[in-house]
Amino acid sequence: MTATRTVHVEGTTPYTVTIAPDLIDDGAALTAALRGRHALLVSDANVAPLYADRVETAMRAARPGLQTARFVMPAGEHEKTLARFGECLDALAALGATRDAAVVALGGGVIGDLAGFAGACWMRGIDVIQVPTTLLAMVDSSVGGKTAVDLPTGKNLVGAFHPPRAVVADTTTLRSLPERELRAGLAEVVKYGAIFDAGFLDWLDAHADALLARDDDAIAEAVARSCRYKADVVARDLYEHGDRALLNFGHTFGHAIETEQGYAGTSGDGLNHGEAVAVGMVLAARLSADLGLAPAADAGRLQALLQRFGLPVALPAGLSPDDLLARMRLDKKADAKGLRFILWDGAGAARMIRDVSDEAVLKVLETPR
Ligand SMILES: NC(=O)c1ccc[n+]([C@@H]2O[C@H](COP(=O)([O-])OP(=O)(O)OC[C@H]3O[C@@H](n4cnc5c(N)ncnc54)[C@H](O)[C@@H]3O)[C@@H](O)[C@H]2O)c1
Ligand SMILES: O=C(O)C(=O)C[C@@H](O)[C@H](O)[C@H](O)COP(=O)(O)O
Ligand SMILES: [Zn+2]
Repeated sequence: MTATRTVHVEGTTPYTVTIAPDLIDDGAALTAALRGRHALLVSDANVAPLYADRVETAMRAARPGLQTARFVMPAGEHEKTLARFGECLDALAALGATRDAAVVALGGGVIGDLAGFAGACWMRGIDVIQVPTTLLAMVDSSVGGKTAVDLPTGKNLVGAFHPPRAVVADTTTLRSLPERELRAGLAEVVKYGAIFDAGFLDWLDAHADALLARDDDAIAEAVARSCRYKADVVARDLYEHGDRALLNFGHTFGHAIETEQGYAGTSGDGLNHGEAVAVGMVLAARLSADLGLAPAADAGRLQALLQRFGLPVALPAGLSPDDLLARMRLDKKADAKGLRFILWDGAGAARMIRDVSDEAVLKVLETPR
């Protein structure tokens, strides 16, 4: 039996991430942070048929009298839109959700981001409980309070910082996760090693086979370690005025790829978020080497680990470097002075760099590897 792991996220609104098997049947865990009479369960068309009944049954048993409703939307990044966000708000209105109501986000990062944003906006902010069902959502998107939807012009351009009241990560749900999505989550896990801790990259290398085989303990340990890295940084910098931006390693390139591909990710021919971040991290590591900041060998090592996890490491064919560069100008790290990138000094040590020339960025995008 895998032990329960908990991670406490400090800050002005502290909360706990609970990581264990079978939590979606655990009414006490799911409702511990509930304050009112209303809960809107938000999920997608893949996840709801698998788990929504169980979550709702457990919550109602733990809280007799709880009024629940569901908002189930089509799956996929291209659905993380203002239109679906509006529908989610309509579902809160139909439920009659009062200011002490909660939104329960049951799904991957798309659901967590959209439901979290609805929770941030309904009556200027109600409670959000994250119940992540992808590896990526367990290790990253359910923690830290970034919520958002995409615009056709850019990823996550409309959103809010709104920390959840609780994160309930049932590792058993990962058994139904498609292989490709498991690998996508591993990209964000690798990111923590890349930016904070080279020793964690060694641990991932040593446990790669176990992680790919979904060994319960290896997965739970990777989730808990990842959440600890993230909790540490968001506790001291919720609003991304400083170090939190390091979590964006690989994302300036990655978001540009996702946007250029029209968020085709999981449901189409494009890269999903984790895959785009994998490519983006390799490009960021190469840019760092080209600028003389980091050893080229570290970029090679990062690439090898990502490849071991079956992740892409090269730009997909057909994307124009100039178009990608144009997308980056709407990246949230860009400011009036221009583009800024999260680069690294080598494995385990990232930092923000400004004044990177267009030529250097285009060279990395144009060099075939
Ligand atoms: N807020 C943050 O801090 C943060 C961090 C990282 C990523 N993100 C966002 O998260 C999103 C990516 O999240 P994701 O990778 O979880 O994608 P996702 O939410 O699209 O889920 C991936 C796919 O897996 C399916 N799925 C989910 N759980 C399942 C399960 N247990 N069994 C079977 N199928 C399941 C979904 O229906 C979907 O088709 C992106 O929009 C990204 O921008 C946000
Ligand atoms: O939590 C953060 O901070 C992150 O940057 C985590 C990223 O993995 C995540 O993809 C995030 O949504 C990106 O944020 P954005 O501000 O660049 O849209
Ligand atoms: Zn990310």
